[in-house]
Amino acid sequence: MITVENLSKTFQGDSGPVVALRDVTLDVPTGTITGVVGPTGSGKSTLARLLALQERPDSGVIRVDGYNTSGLDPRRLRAARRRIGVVRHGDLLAQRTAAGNIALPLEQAGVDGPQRREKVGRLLDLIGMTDKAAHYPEALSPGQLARVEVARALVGEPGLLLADDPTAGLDTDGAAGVLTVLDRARAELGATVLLATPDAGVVRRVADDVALLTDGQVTESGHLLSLIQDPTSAVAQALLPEVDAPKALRARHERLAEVVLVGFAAVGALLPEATSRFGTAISVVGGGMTRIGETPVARFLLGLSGAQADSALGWIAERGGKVAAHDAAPRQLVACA
Ligand SMILES: Nc1ncnc2c1ncn2[C@@H]1O[C@H](COP(=O)(O)OP(=O)(O)OP(=O)(O)O)[C@@H](O)[C@H]1O
Repeated sequence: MITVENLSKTFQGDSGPVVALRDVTLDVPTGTITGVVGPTGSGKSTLARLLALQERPDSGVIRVDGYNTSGLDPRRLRAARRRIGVVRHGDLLAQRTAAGNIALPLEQAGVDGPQRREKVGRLLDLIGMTDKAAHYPEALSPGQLARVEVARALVGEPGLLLADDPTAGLDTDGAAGVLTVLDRARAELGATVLLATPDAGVVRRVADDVALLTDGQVTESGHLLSLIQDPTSAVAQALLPEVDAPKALRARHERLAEVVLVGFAAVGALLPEATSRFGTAISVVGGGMTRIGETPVARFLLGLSGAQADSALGWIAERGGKVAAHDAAPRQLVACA
């Protein structure tokens, strides 16, 4: 487990101090992918650099498996850095093949030839590029280059892999390929991954845990599937489909409610069953469906009419649907199973 406690960092900008991180506290559980998501300038790269132990915070502590990294002497600091793999962009050596680039950190560490071949072979397999081992960077697509960069960061078997915006500049297929590699690194190598990205879709696709970063502050963090189940959570607002609907459409219904449904059974069956059970007309006025990893998740704005509307909502909530009232008045959670 990596824990970040009350981390702060300020830079001297051209027009005065710039606070990049303020009092950031965060857990990165072992063997998970933790997605740090936030807009440009929110502090993601600064957090990644501090976690890589490349820079020191102004205050706060980073602990790796309980170990406080701030008090390390230079020798221990170097050793701790070696346990961290950083995915670096755009600096593969043009004169080395894909395999040669992945092998470089091992050569620098004095690992012998047979061991190098074995480790590099395993990583080429992990990134799905065994057939491209002898290709030079100029012959690889941007997505393939990005996968080689991840493999190079993994070759020293780091306890923590840091990937700062690993899908930047990639097309859909290229991005999907890199995310698959990160997911396999977690699942097959047991790597702990911290993934910083401005893209909510990236987090939805691979993250187990999430931290929302805004203006250098973590506004919410924790297990992704748990957080999105509260329709009022900042994570649900940021990662699930918007529930906006035209006023005229809203006005057609006696009652409006926001609901989050998680899993195949809930998404597919709860609303039709509630409709028939309670004789309540339930229509989807806004929102939509998405996936968190492989799990389908719906966030709908429901319009309900009929005397039994409240009973129908209560019934949906009893079956695990997360329901929040949604009207002109401040939002109030009516039921949360
Ligand atoms: N070395 C530096 N010197 C001065 N200011 C810096 C430095 N590094 C970061 N900053 C500032 O700190 C703030 C956070 O930057 P950071 O790069 O961490 O954000 P980010 O979320 O990674 O953004 P992006 O998605 O654009 O990479 C920004 O205002 C940035 O300009």
